[in-house]
Amino acid sequence: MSQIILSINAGSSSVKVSVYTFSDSDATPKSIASVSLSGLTSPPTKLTSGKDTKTLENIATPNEAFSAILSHLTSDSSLPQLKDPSDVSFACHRIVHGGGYSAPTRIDSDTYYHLEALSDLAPLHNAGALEIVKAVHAFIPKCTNVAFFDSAFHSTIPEPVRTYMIDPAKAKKTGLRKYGFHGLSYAFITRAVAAHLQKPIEETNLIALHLGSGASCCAIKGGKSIDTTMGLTPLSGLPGATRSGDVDPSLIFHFTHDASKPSPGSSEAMHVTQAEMILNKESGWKALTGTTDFGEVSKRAEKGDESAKLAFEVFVDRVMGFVGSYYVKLGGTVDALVFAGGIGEHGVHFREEVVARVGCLGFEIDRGANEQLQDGEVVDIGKQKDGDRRVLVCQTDEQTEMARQCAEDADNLRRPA
Ligand SMILES: Nc1ncnc2c1ncn2[C@@H]1O[C@H](COP(=O)(O)OP(=O)(O)O)[C@@H](O)[C@H]1O
Ligand SMILES: CC(=O)OP(=O)(O)O
Ligand SMILES: [Mg+2]
Repeated sequence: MSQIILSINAGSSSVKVSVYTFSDSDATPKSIASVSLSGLTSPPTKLTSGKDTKTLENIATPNEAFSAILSHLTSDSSLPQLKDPSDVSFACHRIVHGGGYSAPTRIDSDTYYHLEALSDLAPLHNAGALEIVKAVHAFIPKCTNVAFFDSAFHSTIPEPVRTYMIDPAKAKKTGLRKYGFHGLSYAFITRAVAAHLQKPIEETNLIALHLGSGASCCAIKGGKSIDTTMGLTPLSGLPGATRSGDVDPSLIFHFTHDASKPSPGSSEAMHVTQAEMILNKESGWKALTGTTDFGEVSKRAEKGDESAKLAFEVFVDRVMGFVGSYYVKLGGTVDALVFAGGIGEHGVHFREEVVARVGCLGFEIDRGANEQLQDGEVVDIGKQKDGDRRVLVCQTDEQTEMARQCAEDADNLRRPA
Protein backbone atom coordinates (compact mmCIF):
# COMPACT_ATOMS: atom_id res chain seq x y z
CA MET A 1 0.00 0.00 0.00
CA SER A 2 1.21 3.50 -0.82
CA GLN A 3 2.18 5.65 2.18
CA ILE A 4 2.80 9.36 2.53
CA ILE A 5 5.86 11.06 4.01
CA LEU A 6 5.99 14.75 4.91
CA SER A 7 9.60 15.95 5.06
CA ILE A 8 9.84 19.14 7.09
CA ASN A 9 12.84 21.48 7.09
CA ALA A 10 12.30 24.29 9.57
CA GLY A 11 14.83 27.10 9.22
CA SER A 12 15.05 30.26 11.27
CA SER A 13 13.06 32.26 8.73
CA SER A 14 11.38 29.64 6.55
CA VAL A 15 9.64 26.27 6.64
CA LYS A 16 9.96 23.90 3.66
CA VAL A 17 7.74 20.83 3.37
CA SER A 18 8.07 18.18 0.65
CA VAL A 19 5.57 15.36 0.17
CA TYR A 20 6.57 11.86 -0.98
CA THR A 21 4.86 8.51 -1.57
CA PHE A 22 6.47 5.12 -1.18
CA SER A 23 5.21 1.55 -0.93
CA ASP A 24 6.38 -1.78 0.43
CA SER A 25 7.20 -2.93 -3.09
CA ASP A 26 9.04 0.28 -4.01
CA ALA A 27 10.89 1.93 -1.14
CA THR A 28 12.26 4.76 -3.31
CA PRO A 29 10.19 7.82 -2.32
CA LYS A 30 8.58 9.74 -5.17
CA SER A 31 8.24 13.47 -4.70
CA ILE A 32 4.65 14.61 -5.34
CA ALA A 33 4.64 18.17 -3.96
CA SER A 34 6.86 20.79 -2.37
CA VAL A 35 5.77 23.90 -0.52
CA SER A 36 7.79 26.52 1.27
CA LEU A 37 6.84 29.40 3.46
CA SER A 38 9.39 32.20 3.78
CA GLY A 39 9.63 35.57 5.51
CA LEU A 40 8.75 34.37 9.02
CA THR A 41 11.10 36.95 10.54
CA SER A 42 10.51 39.68 7.93
CA PRO A 43 6.82 39.78 6.89
CA PRO A 44 4.99 39.52 4.58
CA THR A 45 5.17 35.74 4.62
CA LYS A 46 5.04 34.08 1.22
CA LEU A 47 3.86 30.57 0.43
CA THR A 48 5.47 29.09 -2.67
CA SER A 49 4.10 25.94 -4.29
CA GLY A 50 5.64 24.97 -7.63
CA LYS A 51 5.69 28.18 -9.68
CA ASP A 52 2.91 29.88 -7.67
CA THR A 53 3.54 32.28 -4.82
CA LYS A 54 0.95 33.90 -2.58
CA THR A 55 1.23 36.29 0.34
CA LEU A 56 -0.25 35.18 3.65
CA GLU A 57 -1.27 37.41 6.56
CA ASN A 58 -0.82 36.78 10.28
CA ILE A 59 1.81 34.08 10.16
CA ALA A 60 4.67 34.58 12.54
CA THR A 61 5.42 31.27 14.26
CA PRO A 62 6.57 27.87 12.96
CA ASN A 63 3.29 26.45 14.28
CA GLU A 64 1.19 28.86 12.19
CA ALA A 65 3.46 28.25 9.21
CA PHE A 66 2.99 24.49 9.41
CA SER A 67 -0.78 24.83 9.81
CA ALA A 68 -0.93 27.06 6.67
CA ILE A 69 1.19 24.61 4.67
CA LEU A 70 -0.90 21.62 5.74
CA SER A 71 -4.17 23.30 4.81
CA HIS A 72 -2.68 24.33 1.45
CA LEU A 73 -1.60 20.74 0.75
CA THR A 74 -4.87 19.09 1.80
CA SER A 75 -6.98 21.49 -0.28
CA ASP A 76 -4.79 21.14 -3.42
CA SER A 77 -6.97 19.35 -5.99
CA SER A 78 -3.91 18.20 -7.93
CA LEU A 79 -2.83 16.21 -4.87
CA PRO A 80 -5.54 13.54 -4.44
CA GLN A 81 -3.20 11.35 -2.35
CA LEU A 82 -3.32 13.91 0.48
CA LYS A 83 -6.92 14.96 1.14
CA ASP A 84 -6.86 14.80 4.88
CA PRO A 85 -4.04 15.21 7.44
CA SER A 86 -4.70 11.63 8.57
CA ASP A 87 -3.42 10.40 5.15
CA VAL A 88 0.13 11.12 6.36
CA SER A 89 2.05 8.10 7.69
CA PHE A 90 5.38 9.71 8.56
CA ALA A 91 6.52 13.24 9.40
CA CYS A 92 10.30 13.62 9.08
CA HIS A 93 11.80 16.55 10.98
CA ARG A 94 15.22 18.06 10.29
CA ILE A 95 16.66 18.74 13.76
CA VAL A 96 19.94 20.62 13.50
CA HIS A 97 21.54 19.61 16.81
CA GLY A 98 21.22 15.95 17.70
CA GLY A 99 23.85 15.80 20.48
CA GLY A 100 25.00 12.19 20.71
CA TYR A 101 22.26 10.75 18.43
CA SER A 102 23.84 9.06 15.41
CA ALA A 103 20.72 7.74 13.61
CA PRO A 104 17.15 8.80 12.80
CA THR A 105 14.99 8.41 15.89
CA ARG A 106 11.26 7.98 16.37
CA ILE A 107 9.98 10.85 18.52
CA ASP A 108 7.99 9.78 21.57
CA SER A 109 7.56 11.78 24.77
CA ASP A 110 10.95 10.62 26.15
CA THR A 111 12.88 11.58 23.01
CA TYR A 112 10.97 14.85 22.85
CA TYR A 113 12.15 15.90 26.31
CA HIS A 114 15.68 14.79 25.49
CA LEU A 115 15.59 16.94 22.34
CA GLU A 116 14.31 19.88 24.34
CA ALA A 117 17.22 19.53 26.75
CA LEU A 118 19.63 19.46 23.78
CA SER A 119 18.23 22.74 22.57
CA ASP A 120 20.21 24.46 25.29
CA LEU A 121 23.29 23.77 23.16
CA ALA A 122 21.71 25.24 20.01
CA PRO A 123 18.62 27.27 20.93
CA LEU A 124 18.69 29.35 17.76
CA HIS A 125 18.63 26.23 15.61
CA ASN A 126 16.47 23.63 17.33
CA ALA A 127 13.61 25.65 18.80
CA GLY A 128 11.63 26.14 15.54
CA ALA A 129 11.84 22.46 14.60
CA LEU A 130 10.61 21.39 18.03
CA GLU A 131 7.64 23.72 17.74
CA ILE A 132 6.72 21.99 14.51
CA VAL A 133 7.04 18.54 16.11
CA LYS A 134 4.42 19.75 18.59
CA ALA A 135 2.24 21.13 15.79
CA VAL A 136 2.35 17.84 13.86
CA HIS A 137 1.44 15.97 17.02
CA ALA A 138 -1.59 18.25 17.43
CA PHE A 139 -2.74 18.27 13.76
CA ILE A 140 -1.84 14.68 12.76
CA PRO A 141 -1.89 12.72 16.02
CA LYS A 142 -1.63 9.27 14.41
CA CYS A 143 1.39 9.81 12.19
CA THR A 144 4.88 8.67 13.20
CA ASN A 145 7.24 11.57 13.90
CA VAL A 146 10.90 10.90 13.15
CA ALA A 147 13.84 13.16 14.02
CA PHE A 148 16.68 13.35 11.50
CA PHE A 149 19.76 15.01 12.90
CA ASP A 150 22.05 17.31 10.95
CA SER A 151 24.85 16.28 13.29
CA ALA A 152 24.42 12.48 12.82
CA PHE A 153 26.55 12.21 9.65
CA HIS A 154 29.51 13.55 11.64
CA SER A 155 29.39 10.92 14.40
CA THR A 156 32.37 9.28 12.62
CA ILE A 157 34.69 12.25 13.29
CA PRO A 158 37.66 10.87 15.27
CA GLU A 159 38.16 11.87 18.90
CA PRO A 160 41.26 14.07 18.39
CA VAL A 161 39.37 16.02 15.73
CA ARG A 162 36.23 16.56 17.77
CA THR A 163 37.97 17.36 21.07
CA TYR A 164 38.44 20.96 22.23
CA MET A 165 41.54 21.63 24.39
CA ILE A 166 39.56 22.53 27.52
CA ASP A 167 39.08 20.85 30.92
CA PRO A 168 38.03 17.31 29.87
CA ALA A 169 35.79 16.75 32.90
CA LYS A 170 33.82 19.92 32.14
CA ALA A 171 33.74 19.09 28.41
CA LYS A 172 32.35 15.61 29.07
CA LYS A 173 29.77 16.72 31.63
CA THR A 174 28.43 19.51 29.44
CA GLY A 175 28.87 17.88 26.02
CA LEU A 176 31.33 20.53 24.85
CA ARG A 177 32.86 19.15 21.64
CA LYS A 178 32.65 19.44 17.89
CA TYR A 179 29.38 17.95 16.53
CA GLY A 180 29.15 19.36 12.99
CA PHE A 181 26.00 20.08 10.96
CA HIS A 182 24.54 20.05 7.41
CA GLY A 183 24.84 16.26 7.72
CA LEU A 184 21.63 15.46 5.83
CA SER A 185 23.00 17.48 2.95
CA TYR A 186 26.40 15.76 3.16
CA ALA A 187 24.70 12.32 3.23
CA PHE A 188 22.76 13.28 0.08
CA ILE A 189 25.93 14.65 -1.60
CA THR A 190 28.00 11.55 -0.76
CA ARG A 191 25.43 9.16 -2.21
CA ALA A 192 24.68 11.25 -5.30
CA VAL A 193 28.34 11.99 -6.08
CA ALA A 194 29.45 8.36 -5.58
CA ALA A 195 26.73 7.31 -8.05
CA HIS A 196 27.87 10.02 -10.49
CA LEU A 197 31.49 8.88 -10.20
CA GLN A 198 30.34 5.23 -10.42
CA LYS A 199 32.32 4.41 -7.29
CA PRO A 200 31.23 2.52 -4.16
CA ILE A 201 30.43 5.00 -1.38
CA GLU A 202 33.04 3.26 0.83
CA GLU A 203 35.76 4.26 -1.64
CA THR A 204 34.65 7.83 -2.24
CA ASN A 205 36.77 10.73 -0.91
CA LEU A 206 35.38 14.24 -1.18
CA ILE A 207 35.84 17.81 -0.07
CA ALA A 208 32.23 18.98 0.05
CA LEU A 209 31.03 22.57 0.48
CA HIS A 210 27.48 23.26 1.64
CA LEU A 211 27.22 27.01 1.12
CA GLY A 212 23.85 28.56 1.99
CA SER A 213 22.88 31.18 4.54
CA GLY A 214 24.77 28.86 6.89
CA ALA A 215 27.95 27.53 5.29
CA SER A 216 30.26 24.63 6.03
CA CYS A 217 32.89 22.37 4.53
CA CYS A 218 33.31 18.63 5.12
CA ALA A 219 36.14 16.17 4.53
CA ILE A 220 34.64 12.82 3.53
CA LYS A 221 36.89 9.75 3.50
CA GLY A 222 35.49 6.42 2.33
CA GLY A 223 31.99 7.92 2.44
CA LYS A 224 32.35 9.05 6.08
CA SER A 225 32.87 12.46 7.64
CA ILE A 226 36.36 12.80 9.13
CA ASP A 227 36.16 16.55 9.78
CA THR A 228 33.82 19.48 9.27
CA THR A 229 34.02 23.19 9.96
CA MET A 230 30.99 23.73 12.21
CA GLY A 231 31.52 22.73 15.82
CA LEU A 232 29.59 22.74 19.09
CA THR A 233 27.02 24.88 17.26
CA PRO A 234 26.67 25.99 13.62
CA LEU A 235 28.54 29.22 14.44
CA SER A 236 32.12 28.07 13.94
CA GLY A 237 34.09 27.61 10.73
CA LEU A 238 32.94 29.53 7.67
CA PRO A 239 31.06 32.82 7.93
CA GLY A 240 27.42 32.88 6.81
CA ALA A 241 24.70 35.39 5.92
CA THR A 242 24.49 36.64 9.52
CA ARG A 243 27.13 34.45 11.25
CA SER A 244 30.71 35.47 11.93
CA GLY A 245 32.25 32.02 11.55
CA ASP A 246 35.60 31.57 13.33
CA VAL A 247 36.83 34.53 15.36
CA ASP A 248 39.18 34.76 18.32
CA PRO A 249 36.89 33.59 21.17
CA SER A 250 37.84 36.61 23.28
CA LEU A 251 36.69 39.04 20.57
CA ILE A 252 33.16 39.11 21.93
CA PHE A 253 34.23 40.54 25.30
CA HIS A 254 35.87 43.46 23.48
CA PHE A 255 32.79 43.90 21.29
CA THR A 256 30.38 44.14 24.24
CA HIS A 257 30.76 44.06 28.00
CA ASP A 258 27.26 42.55 28.22
CA ALA A 259 28.22 39.42 26.30
CA SER A 260 26.85 36.98 28.84
CA LYS A 261 23.60 38.87 29.57
CA PRO A 262 20.39 37.54 28.02
CA SER A 263 19.61 39.07 24.64
CA PRO A 264 16.38 41.10 24.41
CA GLY A 265 14.96 38.30 22.20
CA SER A 266 15.42 35.70 24.95
CA SER A 267 12.36 34.02 26.41
CA GLU A 268 11.50 31.52 29.12
CA ALA A 269 11.79 28.71 26.55
CA MET A 270 14.82 30.04 24.69
CA HIS A 271 17.87 31.33 26.53
CA VAL A 272 20.12 33.27 24.20
CA THR A 273 22.93 35.58 25.30
CA GLN A 274 23.84 38.85 23.63
CA ALA A 275 27.10 37.24 22.48
CA GLU A 276 25.21 34.46 20.69
CA MET A 277 22.85 36.95 19.11
CA ILE A 278 25.64 39.23 17.86
CA LEU A 279 27.79 36.46 16.42
CA ASN A 280 24.88 34.42 14.97
CA LYS A 281 22.43 37.09 13.82
CA GLU A 282 24.25 40.39 13.43
CA SER A 283 27.46 39.36 11.70
CA GLY A 284 28.43 37.64 8.43
CA TRP A 285 28.08 39.35 5.04
CA LYS A 286 24.97 41.14 6.30
CA ALA A 287 27.21 43.07 8.73
CA LEU A 288 29.68 44.01 6.00
CA THR A 289 27.25 44.78 3.17
CA GLY A 290 23.74 45.14 4.64
CA THR A 291 22.32 42.22 2.64
CA THR A 292 21.93 38.51 3.49
CA ASP A 293 21.70 37.62 -0.20
CA PHE A 294 25.10 36.43 -1.39
CA GLY A 295 23.93 36.69 -5.01
CA GLU A 296 23.54 40.43 -4.37
CA VAL A 297 26.96 40.63 -2.65
CA SER A 298 28.51 38.94 -5.68
CA LYS A 299 26.77 41.29 -8.15
CA ARG A 300 27.80 44.40 -6.21
CA ALA A 301 31.38 43.11 -5.91
CA GLU A 302 31.60 42.67 -9.69
CA LYS A 303 30.44 46.30 -10.09
CA GLY A 304 33.29 47.43 -7.83
CA ASP A 305 31.43 48.08 -4.55
CA GLU A 306 34.23 48.05 -1.93
CA SER A 307 32.37 46.49 1.02
CA ALA A 308 30.86 43.78 -1.21
CA LYS A 309 34.29 43.04 -2.69
CA LEU A 310 35.68 42.67 0.81
CA ALA A 311 32.85 40.33 1.95
CA PHE A 312 33.27 38.23 -1.21
CA GLU A 313 37.03 38.01 -0.69
CA VAL A 314 36.72 37.12 3.00
CA PHE A 315 34.40 34.24 2.11
CA VAL A 316 36.70 33.00 -0.69
CA ASP A 317 39.67 33.20 1.70
CA ARG A 318 37.98 31.13 4.42
CA VAL A 319 36.69 28.50 1.98
CA MET A 320 40.11 28.20 0.34
CA GLY A 321 41.76 27.71 3.74
CA PHE A 322 39.52 24.79 4.66
CA VAL A 323 39.83 23.16 1.22
CA GLY A 324 43.61 23.21 1.68
CA SER A 325 43.38 21.82 5.19
CA TYR A 326 41.00 19.01 4.18
CA TYR A 327 43.10 18.13 1.15
CA VAL A 328 45.92 17.38 3.57
CA LYS A 329 43.61 15.49 5.96
CA LEU A 330 42.56 13.29 3.03
CA GLY A 331 46.22 12.61 2.25
CA GLY A 332 45.86 14.23 -1.15
CA THR A 333 43.52 11.43 -2.34
CA VAL A 334 40.47 13.44 -3.35
CA ASP A 335 37.96 12.30 -5.97
CA ALA A 336 36.18 15.64 -6.18
CA LEU A 337 35.63 19.12 -4.79
CA VAL A 338 31.85 19.51 -4.57
CA PHE A 339 29.82 22.74 -4.46
CA ALA A 340 26.28 22.62 -3.01
CA GLY A 341 23.71 24.82 -1.20
CA GLY A 342 22.28 28.06 -2.63
CA ILE A 343 25.68 29.73 -3.16
CA GLY A 344 27.40 26.52 -4.27
CA GLU A 345 24.64 25.82 -6.80
CA HIS A 346 24.14 29.37 -8.13
CA GLY A 347 27.31 31.32 -7.37
CA VAL A 348 29.05 31.07 -10.75
CA HIS A 349 31.69 33.72 -10.04
CA PHE A 350 32.25 32.43 -6.51
CA ARG A 351 32.94 28.88 -7.75
CA GLU A 352 35.34 30.22 -10.36
CA GLU A 353 37.28 32.22 -7.74
CA VAL A 354 37.51 29.35 -5.24
CA VAL A 355 38.67 26.84 -7.84
CA ALA A 356 41.28 29.30 -9.14
CA ARG A 357 42.66 29.75 -5.60
CA VAL A 358 43.00 25.99 -5.00
CA GLY A 359 44.46 25.40 -8.47
CA CYS A 360 47.81 24.41 -6.92
CA LEU A 361 46.08 21.22 -5.67
CA GLY A 362 45.20 20.16 -9.23
CA PHE A 363 41.60 21.45 -9.49
CA GLU A 364 40.79 23.40 -12.63
CA ILE A 365 37.51 24.94 -13.77
CA ASP A 366 35.92 24.55 -17.20
CA ARG A 367 34.54 28.08 -17.61
CA GLY A 368 31.88 27.11 -20.14
CA ALA A 369 30.58 24.23 -17.99
CA ASN A 370 30.66 26.47 -14.89
CA GLU A 371 28.68 29.27 -16.53
CA GLN A 372 26.12 27.03 -18.30
CA LEU A 373 25.37 24.28 -15.78
CA GLN A 374 23.99 21.15 -17.42
CA ASP A 375 20.81 19.62 -16.00
CA GLY A 376 21.27 16.90 -13.42
CA GLU A 377 21.61 16.14 -9.73
CA VAL A 378 25.44 16.19 -10.07
CA VAL A 379 27.31 17.91 -12.89
CA ASP A 380 31.00 18.34 -13.77
CA ILE A 381 32.34 21.89 -13.98
CA GLY A 382 36.05 21.01 -13.95
CA LYS A 383 38.47 20.43 -16.84
CA GLN A 384 38.99 16.93 -15.42
CA LYS A 385 36.04 14.76 -16.51
CA ASP A 386 37.36 11.44 -15.22
CA GLY A 387 39.93 10.32 -12.69
CA ASP A 388 40.45 12.38 -9.54
CA ARG A 389 40.34 16.11 -8.68
CA ARG A 390 37.05 16.65 -10.39
CA VAL A 391 35.00 19.74 -9.65
CA LEU A 392 31.27 19.12 -9.26
CA VAL A 393 28.03 20.92 -8.45
CA CYS A 394 25.42 18.88 -6.56
CA GLN A 395 21.79 19.98 -6.22
CA THR A 396 21.50 18.86 -2.63
CA ASP A 397 18.12 18.19 -1.02
CA GLU A 398 17.74 17.64 2.71
CA GLN A 399 14.02 16.78 2.48
CA THR A 400 14.64 14.02 -0.07
CA GLU A 401 17.47 12.61 2.05
CA MET A 402 15.12 12.34 5.06
CA ALA A 403 12.39 10.71 2.95
CA ARG A 404 14.90 8.22 1.51
CA GLN A 405 16.22 7.22 4.95
CA CYS A 406 12.67 7.05 6.32
CA ALA A 407 11.33 4.77 3.56
CA GLU A 408 14.41 2.55 3.83
CA ASP A 409 13.85 1.91 7.53
CA ALA A 410 10.07 2.44 7.73
CA ASP A 411 9.23 -0.76 9.62
CA ASN A 412 11.71 -0.08 12.42
CA LEU A 413 10.84 3.59 12.71
CA ARG A 414 7.13 2.85 12.99
CA ARG A 415 7.67 0.54 15.95
CA PRO A 416 7.54 2.15 19.42
CA ALA A 417 10.82 1.69 21.35
N1 LIG B 1 23.18 33.59 -8.08
C1 LIG B 1 23.59 33.46 -6.82
N2 LIG B 1 24.89 33.69 -6.52
C2 LIG B 1 25.33 33.54 -5.25
N3 LIG B 1 24.53 33.21 -4.24
C3 LIG B 1 23.24 32.95 -4.48
C4 LIG B 1 22.71 33.06 -5.78
N4 LIG B 1 21.36 32.74 -5.69
C5 LIG B 1 21.11 32.45 -4.40
N5 LIG B 1 22.23 32.56 -3.67
C6 LIG B 1 22.36 32.46 -2.22
O1 LIG B 1 22.03 31.23 -1.65
C7 LIG B 1 21.78 31.45 -0.26
C8 LIG B 1 20.66 30.58 0.22
O2 LIG B 1 21.05 29.26 0.12
P1 LIG B 1 20.13 28.06 0.65
O3 LIG B 1 21.02 26.84 0.69
O4 LIG B 1 18.92 27.99 -0.18
O5 LIG B 1 19.77 28.64 2.06
P2 LIG B 1 19.44 28.09 3.48
O6 LIG B 1 20.75 27.97 4.17
O7 LIG B 1 18.57 29.16 4.04
O8 LIG B 1 18.77 26.76 3.32
C9 LIG B 1 21.46 32.94 -0.11
O9 LIG B 1 22.52 33.61 0.55
C10 LIG B 1 21.38 33.38 -1.54
O10 LIG B 1 21.77 34.67 -1.68
C1 LIG C 1 23.07 23.96 10.35
C2 LIG C 1 22.77 25.21 9.62
O1 LIG C 1 23.51 26.14 9.65
O2 LIG C 1 21.66 25.20 8.89
P1 LIG C 1 21.19 26.33 7.84
O3 LIG C 1 22.31 26.44 6.83
O4 LIG C 1 19.95 25.74 7.22
O5 LIG C 1 20.99 27.58 8.60
MG1 LIG D 1 19.92 25.15 4.38
